[in-house]
Amino acid sequence: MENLNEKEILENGLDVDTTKEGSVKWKLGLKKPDYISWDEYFMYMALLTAQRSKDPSTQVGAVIISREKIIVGCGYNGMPIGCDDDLMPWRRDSENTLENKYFYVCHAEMNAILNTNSNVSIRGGIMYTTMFPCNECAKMTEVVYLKDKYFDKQETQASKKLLQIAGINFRQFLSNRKTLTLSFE
Ligand SMILES: Nc1ccn([C@H]2C[C@H](O)[C@@H](COP(=O)(O)O)O2)c(=O)n1
Ligand SMILES: [Zn+2]
Repeated sequence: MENLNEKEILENGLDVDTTKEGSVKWKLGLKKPDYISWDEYFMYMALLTAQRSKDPSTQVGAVIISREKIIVGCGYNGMPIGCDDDLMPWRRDSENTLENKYFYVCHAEMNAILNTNSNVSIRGGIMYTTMFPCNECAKMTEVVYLKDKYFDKQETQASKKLLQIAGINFRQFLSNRKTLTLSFE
């Protein structure tokens, strides 16, 4: 490798060092090669948004983009506006269902839809979500999901049926990149 010149390195696909400093491509004035894809960008945004959730067991994030790839709404699973997070139940297994979160919590995907500006149409857009959306939340947009944790639940099955009948695509997010490190330092 040391004896190869820059042209040979590029021709042989050997430009393995993708840092700005080390990359032959960078030195030759070509674009930075290791940028994240649109899918990765929006799914990372969904994962970041999920970090705002107060749910102790499951944090979900969703990002809706327009046809032009403009983010038009973001949301995470949480209690409705006006309900103090500290006063609401976060349990999942009480025998008294009123003491569980499920009747109260608003899904990430629904929050993302509610957070869109009313002038903006999400029709024809894409919803990136860290979990497959339920039947209440799968509306009008293509779905790209990270996990299908509740694939066996009727809500998920109904959701897939709805999307299929409406001819709306859904697909699982795939990437070779496993992590992205961000730092304030
Ligand atoms: N597609 C989904 C599915 C679930 N959620 C929310 C609702 C709850 O806060 C939580 C699920 O709780 P678990 O039963 O896993 O303890 O996730 C959502 O926002 N979107
Ligand atoms: Zn939902």
